[in-house]
This record gives sequence, C-alpha cells and structure tokens, in this order.
Amino acid sequence: MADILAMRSARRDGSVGGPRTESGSDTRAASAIGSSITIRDVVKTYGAFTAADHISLDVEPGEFITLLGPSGSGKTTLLNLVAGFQKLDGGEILVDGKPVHNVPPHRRGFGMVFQSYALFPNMTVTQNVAFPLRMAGADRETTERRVAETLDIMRLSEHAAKLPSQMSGGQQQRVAIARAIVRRPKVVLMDEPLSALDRRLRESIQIEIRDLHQRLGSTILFVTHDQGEALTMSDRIAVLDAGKIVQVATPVEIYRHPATKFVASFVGESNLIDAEIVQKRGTTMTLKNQEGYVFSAESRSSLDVGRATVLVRPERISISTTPNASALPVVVRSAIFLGEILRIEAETASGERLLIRCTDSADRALPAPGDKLYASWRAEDCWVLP
Ligand SMILES: Nc1ncnc2c1ncn2[C@@H]1O[C@H](COP(=O)(O)OP(=O)(O)OP(=O)(O)O)[C@@H](O)[C@H]1O
Repeated sequence: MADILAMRSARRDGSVGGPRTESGSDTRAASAIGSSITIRDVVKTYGAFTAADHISLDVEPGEFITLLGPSGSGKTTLLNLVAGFQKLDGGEILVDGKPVHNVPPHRRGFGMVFQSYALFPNMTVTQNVAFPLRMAGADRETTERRVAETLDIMRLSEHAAKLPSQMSGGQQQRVAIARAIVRRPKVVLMDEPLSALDRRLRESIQIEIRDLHQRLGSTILFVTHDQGEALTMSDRIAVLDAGKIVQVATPVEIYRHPATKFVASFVGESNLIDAEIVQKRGTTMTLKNQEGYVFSAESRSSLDVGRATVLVRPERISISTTPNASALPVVVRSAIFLGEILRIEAETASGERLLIRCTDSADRALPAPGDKLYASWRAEDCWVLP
C-alpha cells in the first residue's frame, strides 16, 4: 500500500489534470482536453430505496476520478446517471457547464467501457474499433488513420484481423478500451473494466489506462470496488457508502486522513484505537488509550475533550523487544512471514487488537504467540478521525 502511494505521489507531481506535453505526436494533436462534469444534489430512487442520495461532485477537466465503494453503494447507478442510461429523480448533471438531462446517451459523446467487453463477436478487431467512427459518419481515410493510431496505442496492431473469440480476456478488454477512445472523447466512463481479469493482467492494464489518460487528457470516471486499484490510478477518489459520497480526496489524503471510520477501514488495513483526549494544541492532540498509554496524533477534529477514534496504519507501527516506558506493551497472538513483511496480530492488556506490518522482515526474527513486544508510532503517522 505504501508503495502504491509513493508511486501516486510521484505521478501527481507532474500529472494532475489535463493533457501532458507530447506536442508533435499524432495522438496528442488529435486529442482534446477533457470536459468538466458537475454532479449537483443528484437523487436516484428505485421504489422506496434511494440508490443515489443527494450526491454532489465536481470533476475537473482531464481529471481521473474513481468512484470507490462496496457492492451496492451506488457506484454504477451514479455512472449510469452520468452516461444517461438512467433518469434523475432529483438534482442535475452538467458537462462543461451545460445540463445534459435531455441529451440521450449516444449524443453525449462519451467513451464507455464495461466489465463485460461487449465486443461484436462477428467483427474483427479493426471493425470493432472502427464502429463508433462509422456510426459518426467519419470518412474512410480518417477512420483508417484513427483506427491504426488507436490500435498502436493499445498495442493491438498485430491482432487487427482477429475476431474477439481468438483473443484472451485481457486483449479483448484492450479492444473495448480502444473502441471507447477511438473518437478521442472528452469523457470516458469505465465500470469495473478490469474485474474479470486476473491480478497480474489487471495490474498491467491499470498502468496502460493510466498512461492512456496522460496521453489523451480525457476526463475519466472510473468505477471500482478495489481500493488498491483506486489508489493506483486516480487523481482523486470519491468514496461511496449507501448511496452517499463520504469523502472526495487524493489517494494519499484518503489513505492518511480518512474522514470516517468507514473510509479508514475500507481503504487499506487499519488500527482504530479508542482513546481519551488529554490535550489539544493546534493540529496536534495528546491522547490516552485504555491502558493509560499516552501518545500524540495529528488532528483536524473540532473535539477537544472526550473520547476519540485514532487511526494508525499497521506499517507505521514500530516494534521493539526491549521494554520501553514510552511504548505500548502488547502480546503477540499470531505472526506470519510474507516475504518482505512480517504481519503480526497483537493485543493490548485490555484486549484491544493491534495489527502490525514490519517492513524490516529480513533483520527480524519471527515472533511467537505469547511474546511481549513494545509498540510505538510517530504523531504524524497517527490520525484522529474528525
Ligand atoms: N434497476 C434497479 N432496481 C432496483 N434496485 C436497483 C436497481 N439498480 C440498482 N439497484 C439497487 O441500488 C443499489 C446500488 O446499486 P449499484 O449497482 O449502483 O451499486 P454498486 O455500488 O455499483 O454495486 P456493485 O459493485 O455490486 O456493482 C443496490 O442496492 C441495488 O440493488
């Protein structure tokens, strides 16, 4: 998880928002800056059930936004409302500032990719990719050039004459993506496009989609329930729970400073420590857990007395086998060697569970159940939930 975030931070340094500088290339010249999407107080109900519950979200032109949430949280509903496949029961959606309620899906000009590749089985790869251009009435020369460019971007040129049935799942999904971008749409909507693929393939296509986004500059709205995928790919993530957006922020912010217990637990592994506030000074809080262990944490909470829930990520906990007055004593319940890390489940004297991931596994013996350890963490790695 930490690796994903480091990669994301590095990427954001040079890549937030619109298209990247590749002037001169055909692809770049053909591409357009993505559209803005404004989702304002959107409601969608199915009978008595509210699937989208007053959702608002501003997507910047050229931004890669992921809708992340568990099954049934309303991700596909929201994407379908943007696509125009579903009708709004309240609120409005604007693209580049213009309402789209009365624009049918095929006139919105969006590229779309779904979990099922939905390719035409009797058409070759070239014919599948050319289809949207043919429908739009593009001339033959433009169609041939665009299709060739797009197959090249998606590394599909050698498969141009094949039928979908002659290709692997990953290749078919790349054809579906090629078909979605062949018209260089200003908006691309993707609904769990990688969930049918195995992990390795998923990871390699994640990188392809990310590179594609940088190259084309389209706005991408991407749906997934896979938090690792969301952290890897997105400029920002909108986390959904029960039809509501509970947080919209960059991957780093979502991981380090989740807005709620739900976000903290859904994105990455977490320790949520119940503690009493001792003191607050600016953005630093001093707290005391049930054993009386006193520690500092970062906080933007408005609370300054009472109880609080504090997040410490398992990889941010340091452990020592030597007793230390400024550390929290814990007893090991289980420890597993996972190659580059040790995953330790420990318990405090009051029975609170603490998950620890040691990244220095090469230098450390695997502890045994019942061993005593002394855990500590830095204030900046510890976050009081608002
Ligand atoms: N046509 C429909 N009629 C009735 N209920 C629906 C309909 N479509 C969706 N729902 C309900 O709305 C809720 C949100 O569904 P949605 O498909 O948007 O969730 P999701 O977050 O995309 O889930 P998943 O990851 O499983 O696809 C679910 O409880 C679902 O059962």
